[in-house]
Amino acid sequence: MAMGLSRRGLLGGITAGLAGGGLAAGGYAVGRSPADPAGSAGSVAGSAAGSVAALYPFRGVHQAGITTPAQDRLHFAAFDVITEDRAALVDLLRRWTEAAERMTQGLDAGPIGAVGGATNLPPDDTGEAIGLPPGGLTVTIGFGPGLFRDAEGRDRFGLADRRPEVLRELPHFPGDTLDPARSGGDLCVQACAQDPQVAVHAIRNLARIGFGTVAVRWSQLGFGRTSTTSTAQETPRNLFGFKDGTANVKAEETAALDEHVWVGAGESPGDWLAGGSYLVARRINMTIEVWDRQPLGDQEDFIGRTKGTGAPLSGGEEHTAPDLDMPGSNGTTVIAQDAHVRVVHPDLHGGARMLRRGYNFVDGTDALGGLDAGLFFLAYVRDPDTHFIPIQSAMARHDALMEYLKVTGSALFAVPPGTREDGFVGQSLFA
Ligand SMILES: C=CC1=C(C)c2cc3[nH]c(cc4nc(cc5[nH]c(cc1n2)c(C)c5CCC(=O)O)C(CCC(=O)O)=C4C)c(C)c3C=C
Ligand SMILES: [Fe+2]
Repeated sequence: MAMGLSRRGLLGGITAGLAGGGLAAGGYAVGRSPADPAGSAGSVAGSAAGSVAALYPFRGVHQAGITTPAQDRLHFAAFDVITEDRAALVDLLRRWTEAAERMTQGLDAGPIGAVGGATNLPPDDTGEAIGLPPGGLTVTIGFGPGLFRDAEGRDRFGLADRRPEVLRELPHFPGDTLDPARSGGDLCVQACAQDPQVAVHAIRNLARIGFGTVAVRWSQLGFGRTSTTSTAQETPRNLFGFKDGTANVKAEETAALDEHVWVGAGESPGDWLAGGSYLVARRINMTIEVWDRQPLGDQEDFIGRTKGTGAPLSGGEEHTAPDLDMPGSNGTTVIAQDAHVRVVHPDLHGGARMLRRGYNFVDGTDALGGLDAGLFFLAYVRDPDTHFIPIQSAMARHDALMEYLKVTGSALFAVPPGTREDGFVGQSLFA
């Protein structure tokens, strides 16, 4: 159902489900909070900073949450499908679509709501987002290789012949110390919002809806986006203190998105993935305490950019292209041979770029008292074989940063295109 028609009556015929009001003049449900300005205007206009909007439509040509200006908070979850019933899987995707669409518009996950139903039944929303505005929530859903053939090689859902060849487990890279409990998954949901409670609410409700069909395999919270996905956004910093996202593919670069991010026609069986993308997720621990003891000059050499402005060491300002050949002292180059920005630079990888959308994480402290912290690296690419694996391989072998990194989680998902009115996410896969 189009959210433009999201009258409370049409969505469920009840008015009691949303605490905090939610009905604007004219009777449209616009959010859990009456103070939601974008909701009441029915707009998707950007915030004062010109970046993250108050709300985003769930449906469109591409799924939201890819080129959407990166929100500040993330809750990412990977799920195992625990049924072998194809109809149950399709039904789940339909119910996830409905609930995700509602939540992105600031509504409760279900039409009855957190407090609107019978007291002898569980509510169809968990309630922790009552009174909160939509927070720019996006919900992006992906399919892992196990959906097409499981670890035992079984084709549980009759999808094996629909698997694109490049959708397989990522290879082991040097430096990977993967925890299987933080890797893989048949389905994934990336929930991004300005408010962590809104993102967590989205994942929690989708997991609740999936009870008996899916089980959460692992999940990751993130804060402080480490990328810009729009030229309107300031470049944020990662936990090494460096600007991260400067040379990212941006939403405004439509030709680059077609070339590097969106899967094209003829690139997946039956074209079910055309207009979608591949999502690489890597949980990268950063040995913060060791890094913090490195001299500033060394830190800048490892990255190849200055820590202050983010300008390349070859000169200019943040958005100046790095001169990888500029000679330095002693027959070397100004940007070191093992500097991160050189090793991953498109010039060394056939021009391949990626749309990075990662987040910082701190998951408390480890057994030695160090921070269990790092970068939850998320990147959307048109083809992982050409746009991620060779770049990650080069990084693992030659990048000075690797001394300070440990990859503890890894997964690859195919992210289907956007959802049509009245359709459900991933529908083209089941056609
Ligand atoms: C395999 C892909 C990449 C991984 C993994 C990765 C990890 C990683 N990166 C930083 C910090 C920075 N990365 C920067 C640029 C950059 N990184 C990648 C790829 C991976 N990074 C690319 C393709 C680029 C862009 C290169 C270019 O086109 O010039 C930067 C510089 C600023 C920027 O452009 O974003 C920083 C800083 C960390 C700390 C990290 C692992 C924890
Ligand atoms: Fe990087």
